[in-house]
Amino acid sequence: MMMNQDSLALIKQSIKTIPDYPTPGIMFRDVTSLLENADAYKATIAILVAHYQSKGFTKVVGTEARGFLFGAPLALELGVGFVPVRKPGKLPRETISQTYELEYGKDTLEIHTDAINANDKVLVIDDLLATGGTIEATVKLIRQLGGEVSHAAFVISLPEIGGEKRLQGMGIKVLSLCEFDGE
Ligand SMILES: O=P(O)(O)OC[C@H]1O[C@H](OP(=O)(O)OP(=O)(O)O)[C@H](O)[C@@H]1O
Ligand SMILES: Nc1ncnc2[nH]cnc12
Repeated sequence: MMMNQDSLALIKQSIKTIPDYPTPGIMFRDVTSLLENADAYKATIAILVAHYQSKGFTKVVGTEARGFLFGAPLALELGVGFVPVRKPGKLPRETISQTYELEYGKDTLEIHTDAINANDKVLVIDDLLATGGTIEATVKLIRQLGGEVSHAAFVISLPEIGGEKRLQGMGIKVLSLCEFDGE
């Protein structure tokens, strides 16, 4: 088993940066290059499992689309159910919605109303934390259904954008496996 520091270095190194994608000035941190590297992907899930196992979580919630890639294997390893939060019109049963601000304009996320209940202790996961808008909306959906949520995990955090402070302000403890600044 690799040491944690080696794993964290492997994870960070496996993430490619694409300048000026999708728009000029954005440094895009591409998690697909991590997924292509079996050792890095395995190390990512192993670190998350070690951190969150035996903490009493009853569900893992992941946000469309890239949150599914980490949330589903983590839920399997923790032995709990996985609940997807999706973009509008994708979930077939009764849902509730939450609209949130993007850098330009608004977007909406939905969750099945029967997927979370008042006995659930929920771990939220996504690939990347930028403004925190996606996860703020996700946390509101879970809390609206009576679920307890106080932890969110990310593979990548962009601390300059301020999402961590925003989530901390909602009572969420944040774990991120690697950080990137503007370079
Ligand atoms: O912290 P925030 O400012 O909310 O940004 C982070 C979110 O943005 C990206 O998803 P995107 O909305 O591009 O959707 P996708 O995963 O379906 O590509 C990323 O995967 C996070 O979910
Ligand atoms: N810089 C970035 N790289 C990848 N995904 C993002 N989502 C928001 N900002 C991003």
